[in-house]
Amino acid sequence: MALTVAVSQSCGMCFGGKQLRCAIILKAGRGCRNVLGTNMRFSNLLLPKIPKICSRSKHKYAECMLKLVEPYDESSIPQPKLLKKASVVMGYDSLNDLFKYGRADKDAMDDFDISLACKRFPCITLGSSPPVGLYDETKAGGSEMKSLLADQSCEAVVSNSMDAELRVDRFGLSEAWPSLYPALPNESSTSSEVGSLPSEAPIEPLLDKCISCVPGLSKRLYHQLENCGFYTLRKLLHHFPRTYADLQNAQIDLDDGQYFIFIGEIISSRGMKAGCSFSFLEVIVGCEIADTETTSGDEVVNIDSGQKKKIYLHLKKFFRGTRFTSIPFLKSIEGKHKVGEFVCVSGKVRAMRSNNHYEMREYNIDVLKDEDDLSLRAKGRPYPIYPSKGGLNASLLRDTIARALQALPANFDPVPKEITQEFGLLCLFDAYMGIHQPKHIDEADLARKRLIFDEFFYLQLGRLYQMLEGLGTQFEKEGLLDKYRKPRLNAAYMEGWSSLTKKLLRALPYSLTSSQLSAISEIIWDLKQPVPMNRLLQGDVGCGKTVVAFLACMEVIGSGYQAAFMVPTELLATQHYEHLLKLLDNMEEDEHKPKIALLTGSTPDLQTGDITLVIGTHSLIAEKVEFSALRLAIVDEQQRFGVVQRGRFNSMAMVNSDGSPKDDQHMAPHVLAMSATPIPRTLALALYGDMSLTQITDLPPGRIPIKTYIIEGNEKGYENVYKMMLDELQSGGKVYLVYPVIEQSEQLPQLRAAASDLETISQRFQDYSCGLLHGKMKSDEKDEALRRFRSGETHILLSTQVIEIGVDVPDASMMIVMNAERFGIAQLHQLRGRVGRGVRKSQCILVASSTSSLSRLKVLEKSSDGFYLANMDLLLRGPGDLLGKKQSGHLPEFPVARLEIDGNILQEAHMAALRSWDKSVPKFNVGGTQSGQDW
Ligand SMILES: Nc1ncnc2c1ncn2[C@@H]1O[C@H](COP(=O)(O)OP(=O)(O)OP(=O)(O)O)[C@@H](O)[C@H]1O
Repeated sequence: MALTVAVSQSCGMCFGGKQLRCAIILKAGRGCRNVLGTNMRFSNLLLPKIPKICSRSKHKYAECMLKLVEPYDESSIPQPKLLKKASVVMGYDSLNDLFKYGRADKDAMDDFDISLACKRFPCITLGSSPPVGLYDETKAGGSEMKSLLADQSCEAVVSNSMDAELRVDRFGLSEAWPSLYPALPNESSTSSEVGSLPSEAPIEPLLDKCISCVPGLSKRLYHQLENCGFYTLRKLLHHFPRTYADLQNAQIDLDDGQYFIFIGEIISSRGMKAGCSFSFLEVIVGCEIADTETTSGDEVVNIDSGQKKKIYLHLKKFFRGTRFTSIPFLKSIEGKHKVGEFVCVSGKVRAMRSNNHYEMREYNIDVLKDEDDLSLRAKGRPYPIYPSKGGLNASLLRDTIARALQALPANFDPVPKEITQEFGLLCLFDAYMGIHQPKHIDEADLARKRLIFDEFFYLQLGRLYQMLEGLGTQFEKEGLLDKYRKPRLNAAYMEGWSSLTKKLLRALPYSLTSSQLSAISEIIWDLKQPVPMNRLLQGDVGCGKTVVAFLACMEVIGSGYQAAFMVPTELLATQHYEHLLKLLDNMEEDEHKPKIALLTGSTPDLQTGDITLVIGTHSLIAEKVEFSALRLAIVDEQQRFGVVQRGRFNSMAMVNSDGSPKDDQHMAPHVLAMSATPIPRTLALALYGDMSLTQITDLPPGRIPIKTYIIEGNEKGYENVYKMMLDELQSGGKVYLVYPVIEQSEQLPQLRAAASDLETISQRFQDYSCGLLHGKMKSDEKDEALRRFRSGETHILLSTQVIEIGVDVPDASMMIVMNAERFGIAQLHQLRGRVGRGVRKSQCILVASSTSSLSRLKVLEKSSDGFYLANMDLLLRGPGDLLGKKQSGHLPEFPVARLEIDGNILQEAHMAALRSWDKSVPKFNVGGTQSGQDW
């Protein structure tokens, strides 16, 4: 019944959301079947309707689709075009993506997660509002979106998330660079007629037009392209060449399948009908090349002086479809190539039967204007090699892209000219031409730079929007923008610190290093501002970040506020809690000593304001935790939490428990994120482009460098390791043994396992007691195992990588990592940082399973600089491996850019994005690694 309604209405004029939903239910239940028993495919009826409905109702129905298909598990879900298209309408690459990220979105993210949006497409998105503008594919045909943008210009961009008075116009954006907010095309220009690309610039949304706007596209090819995911012009133009063939000048032997470049004259051009629905174009080009038969092989061929021979190139292009057999069509294609014109042809040759005749089916052809042009072209131009996609072969894609390029207007660049000029960027038109049809390899490089710049620029711009949106009041927003306008190194020196902070400082059993001092001065300066701080505190492992964070907490507590300290594991929460208790014990007697709490299973009452500092894991951001006056949130090991959780603190402070917004006086808390994994600057910028950076660059004095050994894990190797271990234990040291897994498994018998090794090690070192620590243990068991190791009750701790982050046992002096090749370089550096934290000389032994893995580990033997090692890891293994699976999930995907090599473009894009807030923003120095810079 529902089906009948859906189908009959879909054929009529009114096809509403309700019907669509019925249809989807049916579709999801039945799969892609011929439901009417006719040849008409149900999904074909629906396909054109979905984008319209979805764009009209801002994805509401697309979201419904997600709900409707939820009951089906991934394997049983039918994969009809309909659902595929729906997922694309929602901004996912495929149905699988929709399930993977769509569900994650729903489950984990009440707040907007920029990384997911960026994964779909670079865009500017504000909070939970639909993505706006620059790279939103869903705009194709979306008339409502059009009017939203066109009528309200950039105001609409921020209206739903920012105070009315602080609309974008106040940022001077629209005034400064109107092209960032281009007019959208007229209604008529959204029609999907073949070849309806308007020549006058309807600017940016042009790229988000349906693929059907590419001139001369047959219906069949249109559907093929759509099925392969090329829904919009942008998708097509972003199908970049895999590489460029090095075209050889055709003055030598022509081998089949080689890429060559020729200069010649068009001899004939014929459009021919070859069947009732099949035609082809054949252009014959005559060229002169050196005759190798008359020159000896060793001779350098000089075309001007040597013997020449004439060859004939048959350039062929095929067309399928009755409309391509019409005489007007054939005449029009053959008329594009004029007999007598000098051309430069490049592509792959195949010898034909007759001598000196060669066929080319994959080619580029350019008309040469004069002699200069002729000699220039003859030097060879890069020939783009495309990857095929979903059954569409490379040459078909090349042709379609070439057609789309021909129809592009030259002036559709949304990035302001000031920016392109300042950063030496090509305009967008030249960039697309340059990447697809470069005249020279340098041009392709420049084009790539521009396209990479765009990826980064929109990401950074999005992050800035997001940051402003995260702020509660207009005052904060103004303050933040002001900070960007007048960047300077700011620090609050000790005289300005609260008395509580100074007391804790005096209670420390050591003096702060100069780096620690400048870090805390900078942080305290920021804490005094009426604008929420958003700062990343970075430093190598063991450099003393925790104490800097404690001092920052004291500063807000001293002013009558609360602080929260969020860490990734309970183990670390307990450790920090005990550490701080000890420091507070050392503090001068004071009736105002801060009351601190450890948030474990039960929630302490934070509403009374009695407890001023709470330390806990992510349970701190649970709904039920309510603070009375939260002013500072410390997020330790922040990349393990990600943007969403970091953002939770902001939203917590801005709404009351009943969900109503707090008044303007209520400032969002300052956020100080700490990272112990030294992240290369580029990566940090991509991940946390919205944060200021403070780096601790030195280690506490008296640290003795850790001696690192790389040993092969054969019988002899292990004997050596055990001997070194015994020596260490006998001299009073404590040893960590780190394993890649908890239990031995049949699948990976070569891996040593912590629990399985406990007995062996206990037997071997009978005079010393052993402990076990791994992630599957209960948290009180873990605490106990660590406590016993710290107190010296156990001398050897067999552990998995749970100890990698933050565990601080200053007198632990030896670390042995089994199957060390299973860990990344940065991870091993972190692990190694668990020793050498006190005054005792420490050693780290990395046991590799095979000779082949030794060389990769050698870098750790040579360097103990975390930033250097992280850079190496980034170069060798890419950002995903450096950050680990979970963390790299927060990293946006860049189709052309590679973070490990394109760092400078990212920094430029960041500067450009900052500059775009205010034309008068002075130059930012984002290149240095000095601490305290807003980047
Ligand atoms: N200025 C200092 N002088 C001497 N010891 C210090 C100093 N600052 C910190 N420490 C000590 O150094 C050790 C490591 O400090 P902390 O745990 O704060 O480092 P971290 O940077 O947080 O390390 P990780 O990256 O491993 O989490 C601790 O035992 C701490 O007490």
